[in-house]
Amino acid sequence: MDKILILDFGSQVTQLIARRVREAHVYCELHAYDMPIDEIRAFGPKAIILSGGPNSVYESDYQADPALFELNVPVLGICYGMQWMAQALGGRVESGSVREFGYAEVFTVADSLFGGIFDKTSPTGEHLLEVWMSHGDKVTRLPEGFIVIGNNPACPVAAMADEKRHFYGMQFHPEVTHTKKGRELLHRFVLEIAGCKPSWTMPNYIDEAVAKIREQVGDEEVILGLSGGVDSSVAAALIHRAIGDQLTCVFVDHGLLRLNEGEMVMDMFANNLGVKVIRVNAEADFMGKLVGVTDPEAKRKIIGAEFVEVFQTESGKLTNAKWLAQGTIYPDVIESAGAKTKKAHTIKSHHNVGGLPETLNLKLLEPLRELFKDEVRELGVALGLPHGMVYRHPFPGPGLGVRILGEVKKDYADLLRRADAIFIEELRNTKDENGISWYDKTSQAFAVFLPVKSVGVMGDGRTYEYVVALRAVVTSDFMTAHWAELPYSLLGRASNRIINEVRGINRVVYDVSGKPPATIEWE
Ligand SMILES: Nc1ncnc2c1ncn2[C@@H]1O[C@H](COP(=O)(O)OP(=O)(O)OP(=O)(O)O)[C@@H](O)[C@H]1O
Ligand SMILES: O=c1[nH]c(=O)c2[nH+]cn([C@@H]3O[C@H](COP(=O)(O)O)[C@@H](O)[C@H]3O)c2[nH]1
Ligand SMILES: NC(=O)CC[C@H](N)C(=O)O
Ligand SMILES: [Mg+2]
Repeated sequence: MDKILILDFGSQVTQLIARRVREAHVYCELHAYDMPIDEIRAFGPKAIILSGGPNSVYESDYQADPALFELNVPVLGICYGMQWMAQALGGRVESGSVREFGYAEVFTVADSLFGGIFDKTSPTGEHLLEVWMSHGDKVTRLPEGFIVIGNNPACPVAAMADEKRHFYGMQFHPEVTHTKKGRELLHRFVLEIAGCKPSWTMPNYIDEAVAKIREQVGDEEVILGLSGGVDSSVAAALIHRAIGDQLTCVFVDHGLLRLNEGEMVMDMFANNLGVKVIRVNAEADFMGKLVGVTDPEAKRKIIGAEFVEVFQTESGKLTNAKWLAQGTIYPDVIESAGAKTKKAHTIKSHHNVGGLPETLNLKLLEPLRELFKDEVRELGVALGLPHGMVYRHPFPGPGLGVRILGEVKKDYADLLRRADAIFIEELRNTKDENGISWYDKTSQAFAVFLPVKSVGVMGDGRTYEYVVALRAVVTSDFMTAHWAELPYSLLGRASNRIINEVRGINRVVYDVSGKPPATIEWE
């Protein structure tokens, strides 16, 4: 299979390069910029893409091994990647006087990389690309063998090429959707210039994955934490296809699930798909451990540890359980690797990353490790899971535990479950002018319980009750998000119903914060 290697210099949008390549049905992997040349050779890329990054090449430790230019494969540098390429091959990069952030136009002055792709024609007949830029530095001298193929007044080398060696650079970001023809440009690089065959498709993937799981697992048993969310559900369906009854799923009810979630999950998997599922009622354990705990990180750690405890106990009950399966997907892998190389701040500890203790005597089975969320969904559909399950909004492992601010209490969880269910019902029932529901138009939506009381008046009486915040976001990758511009009428109905139907709540507010600076969950 043809493969593309992406070297990550730390850009916020490197993942998007990988997604765009995958969308061309070409397999790719993302690795740190300092991947040793032997490993690059062993990987055997058909072409290499160098990402952007926050540093300046002339004063940064972020240098890849220039030996990659001797592998005889096409190389595309994007932003920092282009600047590094220019410097590594003998050109010059300097801090520019004009910085460009956001929308820009680039004249395509030679067609090599662009292959006739452009957005508009200037009054004087030149072709222009509408692109997204984010840089302060610029290439001021080309390396030998290169020509300028794109420019604009602020950036005389907005794109460059060495046709002979098939090395290309773009100062703008083709991976973001704001660069209108960006996908087309990347696809051209991958398919036409690098000559990759588009052989990365879901049916091919299922056959391969099933064979690999069978070979790995042999006649041993596997347990899988099933949450009812997209990733673990698709992992369960895939592993079940491979090894049938050797798979036992463990669904943990920690008392922090959504309304009727437990019944829904059991009904779907045990009753309809014939998968062995053990439902563990661990509400007392989880809630017991959370008494008096208000710090969000402390809550997350406690919940994470309890999960492992339950998986361990349950695997001990099986005769031959040697594997713990997880619905880890590619962004999880990249993010935890990225955290290591980028020394990123810990914003919040996701319960399933890095939470497994040394004492856990199970091997890990992670068949979705290479897939993006949209690919996981595609796989789920190909495996026969119902659309509604595959296109559900994600739900965090710690559940309502991070949606009840501060101390978690059962009464709060009960109120929140009902408020949340009403909000989701209204989102599902309200359609836009094209008949698409607001549930499908948003990426994630939920209610948050605020343990503060405010004064209200209902039926001429005074009330002094709790507040619920509604949150709905639109995002493609959950790394950044916009708050959803829901119709006022929908918000009004949800608010009315929650206040009328859920005794204990007398005020509903809507969260209008983006990520960043806020995060999607409130804790
Ligand atoms: N209630 C639960 N019972 C058992 N396992 C769980 C539970 N909640 C989370 N997990 C485990 O933690 C993993 C990570 O959760 P995560 O929310 O990232 O994925 P998901 O629930 O499978 O999918 P989604 O992102 O769509 O919610 C799951 O794949 C699952 O293995
Ligand atoms: O499985 C999970 N375990 C967790 O501990 C966790 N914390 C946040 N999330 C989900 O991740 C996405 C980004 O969330 P934040 O903007 O709140 O960090 C959103 O989709 C969140 O719901 C989690 N998922
Ligand atoms: N986005 C980028 O890759 C920026 C590269 C470099 N830091 C610059 O400012 O030009
Ligand atoms: Mg989940």
